[in-house]
Amino acid sequence: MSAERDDIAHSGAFSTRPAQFETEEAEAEECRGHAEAGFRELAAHGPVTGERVLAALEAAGLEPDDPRLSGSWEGFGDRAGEALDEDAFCDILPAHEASLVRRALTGRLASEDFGAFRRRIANLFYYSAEETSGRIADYIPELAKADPEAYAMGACTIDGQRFELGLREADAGRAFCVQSAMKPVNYAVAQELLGATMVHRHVGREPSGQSFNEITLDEHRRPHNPMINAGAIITTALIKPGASVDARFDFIRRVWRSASAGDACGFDQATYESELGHADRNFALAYFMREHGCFPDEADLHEALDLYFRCCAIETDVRRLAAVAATFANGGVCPVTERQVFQRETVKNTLSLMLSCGMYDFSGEYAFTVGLPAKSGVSGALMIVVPGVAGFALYSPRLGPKGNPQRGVEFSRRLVEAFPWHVYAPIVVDPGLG
Ligand SMILES: NC(=O)CC[C@H](N)C(=O)O
Repeated sequence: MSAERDDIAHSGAFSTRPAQFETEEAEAEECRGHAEAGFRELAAHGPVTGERVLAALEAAGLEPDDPRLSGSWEGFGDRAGEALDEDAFCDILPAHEASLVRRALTGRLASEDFGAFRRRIANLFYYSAEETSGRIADYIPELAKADPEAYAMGACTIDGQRFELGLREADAGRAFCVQSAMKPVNYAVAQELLGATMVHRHVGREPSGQSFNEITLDEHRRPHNPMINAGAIITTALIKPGASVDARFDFIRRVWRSASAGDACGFDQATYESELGHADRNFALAYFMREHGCFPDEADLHEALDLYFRCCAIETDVRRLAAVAATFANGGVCPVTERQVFQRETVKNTLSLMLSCGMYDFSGEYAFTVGLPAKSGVSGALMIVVPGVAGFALYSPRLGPKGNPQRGVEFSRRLVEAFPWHVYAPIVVDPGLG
């Protein structure tokens, strides 16, 4: 910088930043602009009433309990039957909600035509319901009680447009435990607490090519990756090892809650106890790992296992699990609450390992045919992440030979046939929501 320009920059004569009131005014103007544009879009198709505004928001996939739009739902709800002119519309619409409302009303959310998106997804869902092969997991006796016919799907875009489907009336809201779908979350939590470098001193990032509960370690005597039992027991051991199991579990559940758009997750006590009573393999795995010095110094084997079983028994439904998947899809920010749950770097690492290792020893096949990061659980849970686009959650308890839900896998295949979301699809077709 020349001496003269340096002088000017430091003299205060030319402020480079606008004063606070100027910023506020510019922001207010921008919000007003959003509101006017939203109003005009609606007015072009008939008289604007509060009811029409809310119907249009809902048609765009935004829901009445969406915390980003609480003022709009209340304000327009109160004036449901009233014809509104532009000024009335702009007065009702809170300034901080104007940008989202404009995008919803003008078809500029992640899914531009949400109705069409919904129909296409529903089509895939019902076709994949025809897949009826597979068996329910029974090595944890409580899981064997699941209804084999149950089938549900939840979707949430990175703009928080949501919907759920159930094969039968009760399916969409059915509660189930996450089982191995906890693994990406605990891996992410461990990274947030310790950083990826430290975490990977204790766990590798290579697919094992073997079943999810195989007793095996890599050449550095670490579990192969955090997406199989051995690796997940270690990432769990890394989470606040000095604290009580209760406190650690509360902490992890709070993370689930944040990623589930603020909806608390339950706990399936019966499955937890059932697993605890039939956990020889996981105990064998843990002792084997302790023998090889895999646990961090401060960790207690029994506490780590107890916490691991508790996390597997976290209870959710497709709506909440889709929000978790969408949080990953959205770089760690929950789309509905706009809260940063995970750092971007954490998400990048987690998705990388979901892509290469998320489906146990079916991961290579899934990466080849579906090409999306995903994580299954023996309960029948499946979380699919479409980075930068949306998250999907499936529940279907019948599992294939490698322990992955059959219908969920079938849905995944159809999903990337219908939408160009395979990681390498852009090589072949134009990307976009279609
Ligand atoms: N694949 C899974 O979902 C395994 C989780 C189960 N709780 C176990 O440890 O065996």
